[in-house]
Amino acid sequence: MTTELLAVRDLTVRRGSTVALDGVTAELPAGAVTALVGPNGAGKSTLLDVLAGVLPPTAGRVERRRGTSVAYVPQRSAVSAHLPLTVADTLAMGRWRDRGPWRRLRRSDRDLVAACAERLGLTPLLGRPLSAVSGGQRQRALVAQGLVARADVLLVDEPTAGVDAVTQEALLAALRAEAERGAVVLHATHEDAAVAHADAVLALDQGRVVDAPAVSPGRR
Ligand SMILES: Nc1ncnc2c1ncn2[C@@H]1O[C@H](COP(=O)(O)OP(=O)(O)OP(=O)(O)O)[C@@H](O)[C@H]1O
Repeated sequence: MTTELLAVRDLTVRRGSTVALDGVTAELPAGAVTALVGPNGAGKSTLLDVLAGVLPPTAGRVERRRGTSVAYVPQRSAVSAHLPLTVADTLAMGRWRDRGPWRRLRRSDRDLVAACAERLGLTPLLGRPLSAVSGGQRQRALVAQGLVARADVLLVDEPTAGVDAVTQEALLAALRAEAERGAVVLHATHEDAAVAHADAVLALDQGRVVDAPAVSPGRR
């Protein structure tokens, strides 16, 4: 069963002199992966920022059920490569919302971190500093942190950009699994394979909702 857990109504966001979102209304179903598509500057990251609560709307509103938890994996470029953290620390931070920051993790948390690391092929890298892994590996660690959060809503901004085919498959499978446990998954992407993999498409252009472009299923 899909239920509307998250919706935006008439959302408008001004960023400086730019209208980044212009009257966006959309419903995002639970239990499904929605691909968020559109050209550079269409407003995808802005919509994710507003849904994550890190950017206030200029007008309109976000509707979500009371107590809805949100995990946000921003674009790779938005995260410093030089944080003094290991890959394991990065994943463990996904438990902070539930456990509080810097607390010792419970056995169940450690098991979840290990399972999410395994799912994205990060197990051999867990002890490495985040600054000493490749860009694609760092991206995987950040997505794994989002999985570890086990939030009601998972927002991911272009996690498959510039990653190899095996990693892309693993990331898409992980998003699918999140939807299958009932989460709202919103995946901003420019990749046809990711769009073909999604259950629904939300297309933006110049800050407005437009008809989704056609993508042939399975095209890579
Ligand atoms: N911090 C900012 N200050 C001012 N304008 C901004 C800021 N961030 C984004 N914008 C503008 O808001 C609009 C939407 O940008 P946004 O980053 O949401 O697009 P996007 O669809 O995520 O693009 P991309 O595919 O390049 O990631 C663009 O016109 C952009 O120039």
